[in-house]
Amino acid sequence: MSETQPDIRKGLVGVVADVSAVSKVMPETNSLTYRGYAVQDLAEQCSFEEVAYLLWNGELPDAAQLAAFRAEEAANRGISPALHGVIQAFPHDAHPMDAIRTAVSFLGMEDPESADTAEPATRRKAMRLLAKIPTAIAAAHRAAKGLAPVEPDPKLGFAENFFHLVFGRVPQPEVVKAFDVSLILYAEHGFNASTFTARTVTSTGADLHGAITAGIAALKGPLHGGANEAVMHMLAEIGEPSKALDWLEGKFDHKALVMGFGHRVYKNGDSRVPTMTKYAEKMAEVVGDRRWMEMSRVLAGAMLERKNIHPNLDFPAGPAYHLMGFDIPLFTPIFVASRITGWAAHVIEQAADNRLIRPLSHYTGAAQREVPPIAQR
Ligand SMILES: CC(=O)SCCNC(=O)CCNC(=O)[C@H](O)C(C)(C)COP(=O)(O)OP(=O)(O)OC[C@H]1O[C@@H](n2cnc3c(N)ncnc32)[C@H](O)[C@@H]1OP(=O)(O)O
Ligand SMILES: O=C([O-])CC(=O)C(=O)O
Repeated sequence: MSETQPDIRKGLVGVVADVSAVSKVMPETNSLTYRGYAVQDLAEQCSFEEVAYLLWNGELPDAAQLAAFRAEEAANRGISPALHGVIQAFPHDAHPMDAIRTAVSFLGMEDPESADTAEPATRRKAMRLLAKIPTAIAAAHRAAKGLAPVEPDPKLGFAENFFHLVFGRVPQPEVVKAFDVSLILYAEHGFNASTFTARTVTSTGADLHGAITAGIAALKGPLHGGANEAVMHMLAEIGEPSKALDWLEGKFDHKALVMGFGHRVYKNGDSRVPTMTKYAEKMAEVVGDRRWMEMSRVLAGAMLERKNIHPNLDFPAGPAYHLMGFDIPLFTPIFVASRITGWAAHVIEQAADNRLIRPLSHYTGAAQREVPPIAQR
């Protein structure tokens, strides 16, 4: 007798897996709040450090709390000679996402509180990861280019220091602001695949570095964070705005995915896209290169008209990072440098009210049978 198929939600579409007080994604209004504050207000009025504090503590910091948070982050940026040595040994063609995944795993082995899963230790480890991830990303990037690492500068803010680490210089304030806005917009987004991965690892009682290493692995995929790199490869392949429509027709003919479009939760527009697009446009003005944003405008218009599919955050973030001067393989690692804040907030929340995450599967394989002797197989 055949079993009746249970109600399977492939991809867990529409499944509410737990409660969370970190952020609220509201597809009915295309909006998003972190701890109750609209993400576009945070992006315009706050720094990334204030938002990191908010995500981890539930409230925005006052001036003294912010100064203490900034000082602690700045003081923890250095990475050990041992990690520098490991980074030097990475294959030079390794993807920077693999490099930062491995570096975070190594940081876990070095961390003095590595195995301590109590909340105070997890908070201290999260701060150390926030501070060290940019240093490791930039060191790996520079090593792959045959360049010596740049020492972090504790006098610089988080966003400024990131440019300093990658390029050895800090650009003009408009560029730093656009980058800071992108970090705020990327910081947190509910039970997305990488955050859910981090929560699943946490639910087994494993430590923060394990959860974040797994989160980075999940973020790399082109259906998730890896899309910001794929967007820029796509724009580079198209080459110029006049070729965008023909290129898109070719994709429609093959029913191919167009990167940077669509979203599991938002079906009428991603809450973060208007703000990121505004700052990507500013970057185009600063650099004096309108080509990428013009191409983006053509693609977005045609995708909406022909497929009724809206862009997601990765769509404007890709060209914005290119215009800021970053090489394409750094785009998803930048997402890591930001999302460590959301991931850690969720790890703390999961651990505080934990139950092992363990769904069921409906078996569709061979019926039960005897093991034949090896000569009869
Ligand atoms: C920060 C982030 O992680 S944002 C997401 C970044 N990812 C991307 O940009 C990759 C491209 N987009 C996609 O692959 C998808 O839209 C996802 C993975 C983000 C969401 O997937 P799902 O929620 O499973 O969307 P779903 O597959 O149900 O899409 C509905 C329909 O729209 C189509 N569609 C969705 N996105 C796209 C796209 N980018 N290009 C072309 N068609 C698309 C699907 O093929 C499907 O068509 P069908 O009904 O004819 O089968
Ligand atoms: O929510 C999602 O599924 C993906 C996303 O936009 C994010 O993680 O920022």
